[in-house]
Amino acid sequence: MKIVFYGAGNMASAIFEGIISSSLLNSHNIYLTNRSSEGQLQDFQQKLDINYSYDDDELLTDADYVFLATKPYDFDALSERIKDKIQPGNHFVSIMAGVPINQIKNKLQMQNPIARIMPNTNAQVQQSVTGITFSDTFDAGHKAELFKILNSFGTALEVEEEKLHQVTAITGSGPAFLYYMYEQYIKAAIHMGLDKEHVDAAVRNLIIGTGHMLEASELDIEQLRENITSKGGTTKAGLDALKKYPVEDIFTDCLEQAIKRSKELSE
Ligand SMILES: NC(=O)C1=CN([C@@H]2O[C@H](COP(=O)(O)OP(=O)(O)OC[C@H]3O[C@@H](n4cnc5c(N)ncnc54)[C@H](OP(=O)(O)O)[C@@H]3O)[C@@H](O)[C@H]2O)C=CC1
Ligand SMILES: O=C(O)[C@@H]1CCC=N1
Repeated sequence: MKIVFYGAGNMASAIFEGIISSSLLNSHNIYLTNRSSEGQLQDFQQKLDINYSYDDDELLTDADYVFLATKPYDFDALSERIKDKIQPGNHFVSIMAGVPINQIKNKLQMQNPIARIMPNTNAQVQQSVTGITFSDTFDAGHKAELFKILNSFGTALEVEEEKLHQVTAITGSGPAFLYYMYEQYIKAAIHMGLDKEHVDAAVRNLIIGTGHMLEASELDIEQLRENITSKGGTTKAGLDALKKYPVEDIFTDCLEQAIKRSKELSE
């Protein structure tokens, strides 16, 4: 199998590093290209023993899956670059937020199968939660094969194309929203008199341990929280302070704004 990545930035590299770590494919099956940052491609070649090229004929010939991994606003330039070189066997996999299948088809001027996926950067540690939707030209055999690839860097769920806006906000951008919360928690913790290195290390381990608990426990999140909350204790005092703020409203606004932006990108 041959997989090509047009774009080797933050999200694409999380995906190909995740695929390689999973041992699903040999790194020689994967080809990278980008606009002009050759130094980055050389670094990946050295680190991962992966191929790279700027020759689109070489890249697209015999390519089974072609990942479109540029920013949405760079897709016009990418389309111009490859539209005359597309091969009948190329199956396209777009990771671009907001760009609809129809637009991809029109810009590339082709009828090849297209899947849109919405992964997240946890792909790098094989923990992406990925939403996927297919054009009706994508056959069952290739769908199953692509699911295998997606499952090598996390879990994948098929959704209607229109629902990808919600997936983009909730799990695509989701890691950034959680990181931002952790940043605020660390800032607040530093004000409590411990030194920064200690707080950084302790909170990192707190987050990792809490994630492992979510993975290992059969209890729901609410019950896990209640198990920590003693009557008249410290946790209750802290939670009572937290509940004075409209935390759910804050996240509702955050997700609504991200969904709105995803919809704007699709217009
Ligand atoms: N970051 C994330 O967490 C997520 C991102 N996405 C989507 O992934 C896409 C990429 O985002 P991200 O990885 O963060 O972006 P980056 O800026 O990190 O990477 C963009 C890549 O696109 C390349 N590129 C730009 N123009 C071209 C071109 N004409 N031909 C080939 N390659 C080109 C750039 O090359 P060069 O360096 O040479 O300019 C770079 O390698 C976006 O569309 C985003 O919506 C989806 C889910 C999560
Ligand atoms: O910020 C963005 O637009 C992309 C899509 C999801 C995560 N990053």
